[in-house]
Amino acid sequence: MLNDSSQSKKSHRRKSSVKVDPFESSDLYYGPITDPSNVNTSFGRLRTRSVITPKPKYHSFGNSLTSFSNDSEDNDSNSGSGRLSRANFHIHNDDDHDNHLESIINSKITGKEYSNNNHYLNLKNLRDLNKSSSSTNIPVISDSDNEINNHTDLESDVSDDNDDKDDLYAVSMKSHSTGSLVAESDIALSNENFAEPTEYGNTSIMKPKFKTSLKSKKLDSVKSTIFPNSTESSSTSSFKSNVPLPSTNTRGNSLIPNRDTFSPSPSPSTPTIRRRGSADMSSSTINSKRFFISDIDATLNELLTNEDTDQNCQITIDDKGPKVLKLGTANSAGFNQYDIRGTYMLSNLLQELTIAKRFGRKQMILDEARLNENPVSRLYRLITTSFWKNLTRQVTETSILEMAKDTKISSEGAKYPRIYIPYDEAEQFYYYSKISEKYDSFNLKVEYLPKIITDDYVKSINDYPGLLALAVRHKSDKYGDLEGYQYVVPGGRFNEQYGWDSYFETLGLLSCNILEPCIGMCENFIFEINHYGKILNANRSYYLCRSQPPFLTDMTLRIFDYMKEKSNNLDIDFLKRAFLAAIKEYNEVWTSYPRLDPITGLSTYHPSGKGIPPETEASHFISVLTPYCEKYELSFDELQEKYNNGLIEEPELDEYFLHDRAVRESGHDTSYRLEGICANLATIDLNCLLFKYEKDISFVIKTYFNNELEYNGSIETSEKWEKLAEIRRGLIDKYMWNEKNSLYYDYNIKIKGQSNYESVTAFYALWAGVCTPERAKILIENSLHKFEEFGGLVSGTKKSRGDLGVSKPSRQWDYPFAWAPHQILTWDGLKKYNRKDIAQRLSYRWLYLMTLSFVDFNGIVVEKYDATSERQPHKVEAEYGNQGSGFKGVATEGFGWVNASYLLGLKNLDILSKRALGMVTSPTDFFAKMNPTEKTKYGLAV
Ligand SMILES: OC[C@H]1O[C@H](O[C@H]2O[C@H](CO)[C@@H](O)[C@H](O)[C@H]2O)[C@H](O)[C@@H](O)[C@@H]1O
Repeated sequence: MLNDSSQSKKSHRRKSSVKVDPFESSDLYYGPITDPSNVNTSFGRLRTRSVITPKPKYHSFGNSLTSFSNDSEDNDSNSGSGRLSRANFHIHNDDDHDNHLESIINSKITGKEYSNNNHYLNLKNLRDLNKSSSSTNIPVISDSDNEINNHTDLESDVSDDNDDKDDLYAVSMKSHSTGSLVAESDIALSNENFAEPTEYGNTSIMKPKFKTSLKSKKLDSVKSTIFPNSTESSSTSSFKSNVPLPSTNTRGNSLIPNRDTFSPSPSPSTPTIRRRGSADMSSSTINSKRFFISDIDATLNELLTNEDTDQNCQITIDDKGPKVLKLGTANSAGFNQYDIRGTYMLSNLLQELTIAKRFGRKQMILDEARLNENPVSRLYRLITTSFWKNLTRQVTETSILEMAKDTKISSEGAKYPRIYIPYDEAEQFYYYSKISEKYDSFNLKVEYLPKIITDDYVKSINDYPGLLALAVRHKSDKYGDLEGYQYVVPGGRFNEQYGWDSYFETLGLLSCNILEPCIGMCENFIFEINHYGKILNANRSYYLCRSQPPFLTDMTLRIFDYMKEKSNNLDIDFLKRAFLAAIKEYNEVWTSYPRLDPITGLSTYHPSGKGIPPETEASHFISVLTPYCEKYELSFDELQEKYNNGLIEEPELDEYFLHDRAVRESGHDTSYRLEGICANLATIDLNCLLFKYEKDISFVIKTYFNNELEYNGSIETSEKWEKLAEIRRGLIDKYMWNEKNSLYYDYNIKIKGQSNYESVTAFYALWAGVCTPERAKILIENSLHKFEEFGGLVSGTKKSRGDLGVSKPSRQWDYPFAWAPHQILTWDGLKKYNRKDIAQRLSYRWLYLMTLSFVDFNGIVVEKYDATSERQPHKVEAEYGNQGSGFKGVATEGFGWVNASYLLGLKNLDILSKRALGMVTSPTDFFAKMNPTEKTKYGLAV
């Protein structure tokens, strides 16, 4: 905690060392430099104009209304073509102007609609709106005051706001290069900014507020923007914004709930030190204008016609439109028109209009702050308030009719929604049958699964795919009065609960205080283990034979610890049921035939199953099957059908598909690391995950069950599981560590040797805690660079992947592609071994990819990224393409684990990097311009 005098010294130092030119400050610039439309017209100029506008020329009240237009100067200042001197500007007060304006308008055209303006509103309408603002249902998207209240005390750092941050600040101020990143006033980031999302479960449409008295605030902020060294504005100190939290709590500890390090985040009422308003806020909220859009359809139409030149219903840097649209402000009765300029603002406009239209609105008031919102805040806000909600599923009487449909399979039998029920779940069968009867026009098929589910049975229902029943709870005591638990789906084509996705989604959800679906996903896993024998790849019938990477123990502990911290609730029953299920899974799935290799004692991905996986994209197996089509002179479809029905026998194909199923069980579908070989590999990732199971089970038995947990009639002890973990650690060291290359490799149990594919999953060894500190150091120092690319960690090295060609198409889990789970596990692993600095650097790289794509491509958040692409990393041409990109107008889901990675990655960033991210500063530029002290905080060599 800083004492008063040191605080004032620091703030003095900051003040005196900062100079902000509202026309040059990069703080006022949110557009990425990659956006060609922003190159000459920074947001800074555009947004500054909203604060300081050229004095309107009121030539004569009796003259044409067009004399109020500032268009020529506006365009000038917007385009940046001529540097307008400050002397030409006056501080413009919208309210005065409005009064003035209104009286003139009244005398001129009372009640008449202007037609000489694209978006002039009907003045009478506007007055009516103003009068009835409390009851009107005209939506205001992004009312800045409301938005502010939804978030937290933004303009403040936590009072003992770690010296670390202050030092960093001071250092960065001295840095010539990064100084620009830390201009006049920092976006004060406080832990409370990550308070529980208020809009989860609701829409973000807020009640309109007209004539908000922002006048004095505006003036203050204008003053502080123009004269940064002048006395601090009193009013700015109370402003808030929705800027994300720092990665650390007040003591610099990670806020990721973890049983080793978890400490509760400060309550929203923690006393804070208020800091002066930031340029970000003054321009994005305080002086924010409100636009009135009198005809949403027409505006959308105009916007898309002009700007969506490639006609994909998104406005991106690929579009070649004019990149500008005029909107009239609500306060000026449409007289003041402002350019909405550049891809980012226009695409935000498209998104806001689309949302309003989907809510059935015809007109709207739109706050400028929604259009030029700091992209980091915007993405954070969308994930926490909208994406999670849209990805959440829960079985109810009506939702099941939609949930049970599947778009991945196109057979006749897939036309109707279908649900399969475990043979011993009579009450669920009754429940779904009743729904089916009640909504008979939906044709919901309800079917029992057999007691013994064989590979042949699963293959036989491939053309009749269905959702698999999951855990339910009673709504009342009445038989059959049930409902499902909430769970989160990955998104895009993946509309069911997946195995390992659920773990990462849980981390993301907990990080923003959303608990319920996390519990639901855990309950579903317990149900799956007890009814289907394993945690399923996902709950569709064609996934019945295989699992996915196991994370249940850590997932349960994260949830358990979270509940313990938040509500002091020790849900021992939940913990016990989950850990008993995990022990069953460990014994019966991962350390049993055929997954256990009895020779080494290591485990492999090795599911059962028959035939060609029906859920893959149609073209996936072309390169593999073409030689057989030629051999049998059959079309692709004919060959598949005959092979699946056992009419063609090809042992080599059987072997190929055995490994293909294993690849899918590994979650890394697909990759040349695993193709044609996977079931023979004891992979480093699986064995690290099992080591973690062993450690977690040992910990839980000792800590919560007095070292005795009864399982299947015998007593499980902590020592037993500790010993299993130590054995596995020895096996991993023996078979997988390669001293010469300082890397862990998969071990091939058939050829009895290490694979030579360099996979980033080697870093799971850090996450699981397999490495000694010495080995961790060697691994990090000698091998991390092999995977670190511009935008984070690639799945494998280019050398390992080899050359691609017609017969060797690119695979999505190979170089140059990068996936959220790898980033998250490596960040956490690095932190475990005290390399928070590198975790920060890697997080920055990844978050940059996400933010850049989000800004330049209409708010996109996709399943995976190309970590080597500096301009359009979301464009991934491999296998089924990139999920999350096919939306119209506005992205509504993002992608589950990628959403999570954003929230978790932000927690690894300090203020400096959050600011740089908000300005979409490329990692290369950001790191290059750091001074030596800053570099150490990112693990960069000085
Ligand atoms: O449909 C093709 C494959 O799709 C899934 O795999 C991919 O998406 C999953 C959900 O996000 C993810 O868990 C997996 O790691 C991805 O590769 C599915 O899991 C596969 O079994 C399926 O064949």
